[in-house]
Amino acid sequence: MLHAFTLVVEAAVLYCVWLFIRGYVIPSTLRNIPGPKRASLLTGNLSIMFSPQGIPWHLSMSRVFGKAFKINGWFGDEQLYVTDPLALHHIVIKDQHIYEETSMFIHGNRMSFGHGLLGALGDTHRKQRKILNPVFSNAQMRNLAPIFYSLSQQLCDRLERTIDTLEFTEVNMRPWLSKISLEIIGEAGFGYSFGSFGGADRGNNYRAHVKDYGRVIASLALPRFFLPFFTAIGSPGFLRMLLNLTPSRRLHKLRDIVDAMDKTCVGIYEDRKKEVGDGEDRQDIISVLLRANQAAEAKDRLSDEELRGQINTLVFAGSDTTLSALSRVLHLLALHPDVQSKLRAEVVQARRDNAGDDLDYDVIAGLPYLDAITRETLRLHSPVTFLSRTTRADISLPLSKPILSTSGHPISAVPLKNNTNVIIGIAAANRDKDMWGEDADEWKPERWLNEDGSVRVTATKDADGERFPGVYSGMMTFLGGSRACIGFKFSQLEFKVVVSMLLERFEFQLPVGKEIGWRNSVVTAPILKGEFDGAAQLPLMVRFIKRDGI
Ligand code: HEM
Repeated sequence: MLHAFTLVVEAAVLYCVWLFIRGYVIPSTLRNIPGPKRASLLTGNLSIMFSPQGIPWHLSMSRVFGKAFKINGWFGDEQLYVTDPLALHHIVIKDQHIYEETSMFIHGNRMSFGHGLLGALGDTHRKQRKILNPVFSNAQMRNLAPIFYSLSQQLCDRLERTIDTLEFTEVNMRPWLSKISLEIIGEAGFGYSFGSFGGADRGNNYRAHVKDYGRVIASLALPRFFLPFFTAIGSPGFLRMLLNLTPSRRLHKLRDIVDAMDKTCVGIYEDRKKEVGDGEDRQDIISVLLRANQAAEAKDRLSDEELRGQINTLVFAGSDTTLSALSRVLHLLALHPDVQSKLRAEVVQARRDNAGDDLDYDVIAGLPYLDAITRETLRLHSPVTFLSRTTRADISLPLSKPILSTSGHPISAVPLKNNTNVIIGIAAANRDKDMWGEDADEWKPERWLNEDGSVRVTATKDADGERFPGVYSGMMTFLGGSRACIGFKFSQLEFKVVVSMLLERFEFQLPVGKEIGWRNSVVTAPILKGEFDGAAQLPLMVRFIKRDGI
């Protein structure tokens, strides 16, 4: 066994030598593309890109180097960072089959979450989307809305009990928002309670495992680049043996967390499958998916492994992202008390107009000021700041406007070799001044409102008529094309229900003597300013207000 381990270490060293030769000796097609200086011979610009302090770097680089520039990855590997609208259209829509998820992303997700959407490529991915897309339709969101309201009510009741006064009290809102985002994905996603508002997590510790997974995986961001090498050299059984031999406590912890989550998922899946088989009319995503799968033609049906893989996929794709968005909007509303009051007036009035009842999906989705705030928050502060893709063939990437090479020649299409990494600059595209205007860096919900007070939903275009290919009014927040966020309507409903319920009951102010900053991780998270490596937290002053008090 030890012999096999030594051989693998030797192979890994050879792999690094090959990467080094590829990066520094073999000329790449990106050699004459300008970009920031590499910060390290080993990790290029990756350390800053993936670092907690990385947000300003992502926002400023395309202002300095333009909408397509070069960065360096491991061992001098040259990659293209893109915010050009035409190029992004080619990457996520027109030539999406060439610009696929990176092998690291796919293998990592498959090993962690099983064979769900985040671990699928090509035809397998298309087949999964075909059956999953209708499960996230507006009709399905209408059915799920009561679950969102009921859980948000529980959040507000619990929060009210901890405040217990009409005075402002400092509350770290982060754990509260974490609870609600996890409970909503659990109950609405697959009929499972993590026990955040009481009751047991069915003794599974699923919640603790989910949180630990996030922490451990964030600490392995750079070493994860070597995952494709390991998955290429042996079977899952062989890799398991290697993992057991590796003297890394973090990797062992990750293995144990993944095993525990997988065991819980099997239990949840078997429960839903039995209930659906017994004819129970459950509305959670997995139960609806199981029914759709039964009704589908045999060629379109997903396997048990693929169906089960969607559970952990939903948890990881759908909880920290919405947690980030909810944290952000509370921070912004505390920074802008006038906007907070105006929004509260809108949601309180809407409930009054509805005889005090919870609003239907279509009513809450159509509240203009709430919608404008949702859009503007998700534009300016996209929870996911960037994504990577890898070319699966040689291809030329057209640009909407030429860039200048290092020798000053115009380039209107960038040739890319097979296996080149391309970075989609989500946050930077969402702040492109050509697209959003000179005030692109400002939070202005009004930019989404027409003169008659209705919301502008069409995609924003630049002066040349170019637009980003994002599914959400041209923003890149949820991406576009066939790998766009499938939970995009789900997340907006969740955002709107939670924010409106919180505002009806509470008022939020900034904390005294503390400044909130934001760090980059897999998704962005609030911290106390200066504590980039500290735990995520959102301390706000919170005051209970009477239900009818505006
Ligand atoms: C504000 C909240 C959210 C944001 C900003 C967000 C953003 C994104 C982005 C950028 C992607 C593309 C990832 C990639 O291509 O590598 C994605 C994919 C995905 N999202 Fe979301 N998401 C959010 C909420 C949700 C929710 C609530 C769910 C589930 C209910 C969800 C489920 C998924 C799934 C399953 C995928 C993979 C889609 C595929 O590969 O076909 N997301 N999301």
